[in-house]
Amino acid sequence: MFVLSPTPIRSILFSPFSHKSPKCAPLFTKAEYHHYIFDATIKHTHLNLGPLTRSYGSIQKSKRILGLRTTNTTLKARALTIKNEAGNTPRCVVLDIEGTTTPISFVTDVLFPYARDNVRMHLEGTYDMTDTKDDINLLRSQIEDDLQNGVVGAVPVPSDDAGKEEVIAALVTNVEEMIKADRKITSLKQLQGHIWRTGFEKNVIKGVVYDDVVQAFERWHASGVKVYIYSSGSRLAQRLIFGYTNYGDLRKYLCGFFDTKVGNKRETKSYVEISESLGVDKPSEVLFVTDVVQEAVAAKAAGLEVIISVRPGNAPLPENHGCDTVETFTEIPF
Ligand SMILES: CSCCC(=O)C(=O)COP(=O)(O)O
Repeated sequence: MFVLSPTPIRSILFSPFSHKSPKCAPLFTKAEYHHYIFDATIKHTHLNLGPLTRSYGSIQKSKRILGLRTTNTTLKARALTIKNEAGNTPRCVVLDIEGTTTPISFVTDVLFPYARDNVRMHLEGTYDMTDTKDDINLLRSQIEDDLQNGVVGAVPVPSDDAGKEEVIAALVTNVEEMIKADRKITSLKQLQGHIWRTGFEKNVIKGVVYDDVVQAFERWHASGVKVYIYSSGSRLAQRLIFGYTNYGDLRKYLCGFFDTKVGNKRETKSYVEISESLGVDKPSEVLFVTDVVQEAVAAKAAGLEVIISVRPGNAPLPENHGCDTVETFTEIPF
């Protein structure tokens, strides 16, 4: 069983430090800037999380980190008991995106507004294309369900006979409501992926990935740990966000992508399906990292190892969630 060596994090966090906004990070919110400083401080002081040890230890987590409240728990760096030929580490890591590899603010302040602002133009410009026809069919069937279930904001979409303009107007109204409600449904996510593709390919959008994630990708790549993504965003959107990042094309580090076609991220059977797809002997050979407690619980119930990602801007965690947490991937002990 492996643990992180206790490290004097508190003394580093509260050391005097000259705060100067990084000029090259225009998409960063204040919270992300604090996170940037936090990472930089750690690097600056050559923080060494220490070797993997076979003893047990704990990290006393600070209650306030640079003004951001975190859960005041003692993180028992719990064992990852998976064994493989390389040692007692997971063979596979599956990562959520929003709030885990990427700031939530990038999704809510950049991606979602881009989709909302461009949905009409996208539908008008691509109406007769196969991808868009598929998207519209999926949306139609979702909207029919929504209307039957009384979902607020759903409006009927007329048949094609009503003409392109009317169909698009109704679709736009529905899609705007879906985005506002942050619905994690395949029909919306598929369409969003197609809209974002233009933005990424034209260099209007760049995927934001935390630097500690890139370091972990390199580490895992070197040690033979396979990395996968499981996000509500479509597989196309996932490839775009990691293909066009602030660190270049990171897809070389990724072995595969799972989206909502595997199932809802809050359902245990989705994680059973994923671990079976990965070809591991036991689900516990897979580590899943997410910021969403319900996803962590579902994955745990499927037998996966789980860590909750605590990033600036993430929703607060409930007390007694019972999972290990990390603030950066540097803390993941392999
Ligand atoms: C693939 S990037 C877009 C992310 C997205 O659309 C989303 O809803 C975030 O979902 P996640 O499951 O990564 O939290």
